[in-house]
Order: sequence, then C-alpha cells, then structure tokens
Amino acid sequence: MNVIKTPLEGLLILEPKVHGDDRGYFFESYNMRQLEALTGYDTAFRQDNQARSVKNVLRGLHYQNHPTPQAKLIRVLEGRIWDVVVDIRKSSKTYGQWYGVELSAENKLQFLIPHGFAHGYAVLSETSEVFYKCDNFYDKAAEGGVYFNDPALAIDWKIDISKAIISEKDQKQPLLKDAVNLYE
Ligand SMILES: Cc1cn([C@H]2C[C@H](O)[C@@H](COP(=O)(O)OP(=O)(O)O[C@H]3O[C@H](C)C(=O)[C@H](O)[C@H]3O)O2)c(=O)[nH]c1=O
Repeated sequence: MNVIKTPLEGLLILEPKVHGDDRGYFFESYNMRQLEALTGYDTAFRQDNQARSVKNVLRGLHYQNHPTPQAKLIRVLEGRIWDVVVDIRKSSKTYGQWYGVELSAENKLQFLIPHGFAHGYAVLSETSEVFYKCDNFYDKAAEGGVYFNDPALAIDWKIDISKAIISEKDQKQPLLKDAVNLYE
C-alpha cells in the first residue's frame, strides 16, 4: 500500500497494492496491521457504512464530535465521487481549509480522514456506491454539520451546484463560523 500525504495534517490518501491476473484482480481493502505500520494509525474501525447515490447528489458536510468523534476510511465500490473534507480543528494552522480528492471504483484510492474534519462528497458518475469505515458508532446527539456552499470555504465541488441533489437537512446546515461543537 502506498501512503500519500496531503497539505492537511493527518489526512492521508491510501493506494492499495492491486494483484491483477487473467481472472481480474484482488487487493486487501483494509488491513489494520499494515495501516498502523505505514501510517501509525492504530484505531480499530467499529462501524461500516454504505451509501448509493445518483449523479449530482451532494452529501455533507458532516462530522461527529466528542464524546463520539468519527474518523473515516472512505472508498468507492461503483462510480466516481469528489470527496471533500474541511479542517474544523480550531487549534489547527489549516483550520477552515478544504481538500478534495477523486475516489473511484477504478482508481481504488481510499481517503483516511482522522477526527477533526467535516466530510462530504459530490457524485460525478451516473450512480455511486460509497463504502466507509468509522472508528466510532453513529451518535445523532454528537452530529454536527457545515453548509456545503459556505462562501468562507469556497469549496469547488466539481459539479454544477444549481443541479445538486441535497437533503433538506444539508440545505440548512450552518456556516462554519456558526457551527457548533467543533474540535478544539
Ligand atoms: C450517518 C448515519 C445515518 N443513519 C441514518 C439517519 C437517516 O435516517 C439516514 C440517512 O442519514 P443521512 O441523511 O445523515 O445520510 P448522509 O447524508 O449520507 O450522511 C453521511 O454523509 C456524510 C458524507 C458523512 O460523512 C457521514 O458519514 C454521514 O453523515 O441514515 C444511520 O442509521 N447511521 C449512520 O451512521
């Protein structure tokens, strides 16, 4: 597995070793021992999530904070997404900065998102299946969100925002300056 650093501390892109042959391919999609050896990331993941979406769906920006912060390991089983995080660690020198990466069934890249980031994605293909591991259980009481189109963030979602399919909840998320329960 190849580990790619990003400009945001702790945020990593993982490129698995794919074993191809005349039948197709095989790769280890998650190996806790290898992940810890290569990244120092030693937390076990406890909950797996899967979401299917159609083109132009935009989910996020969401986070869970204390007492149940969520780190996520995101990958795409079908289609292509533009996956985005925002650094919401108030003490971080990159607080309020965003970073995006294209994840797809084809590139098999994975996004390792530690605690302290709001997460969202926009679907670039006709449909997408996104699979992600979380290191903590879903806790609605600890959930927070940031408005996807916050002018202070100026996120490029790589889709036509006027055509975006967004939940009622996400259309009403607060601007980052008004978001609650952020990370220290
Ligand atoms: C997150 C979650 C949701 N739910 C239920 C709650 C709702 O009845 C339904 C859909 O939830 P929601 O609209 O919050 O789903 P997304 O908009 O895809 O939320 C996710 O979107 C962004 C991209 C994320 O990073 C988070 O993992 C997650 O918040 O599933 C559960 O039962 N368990 C869960 O862990």
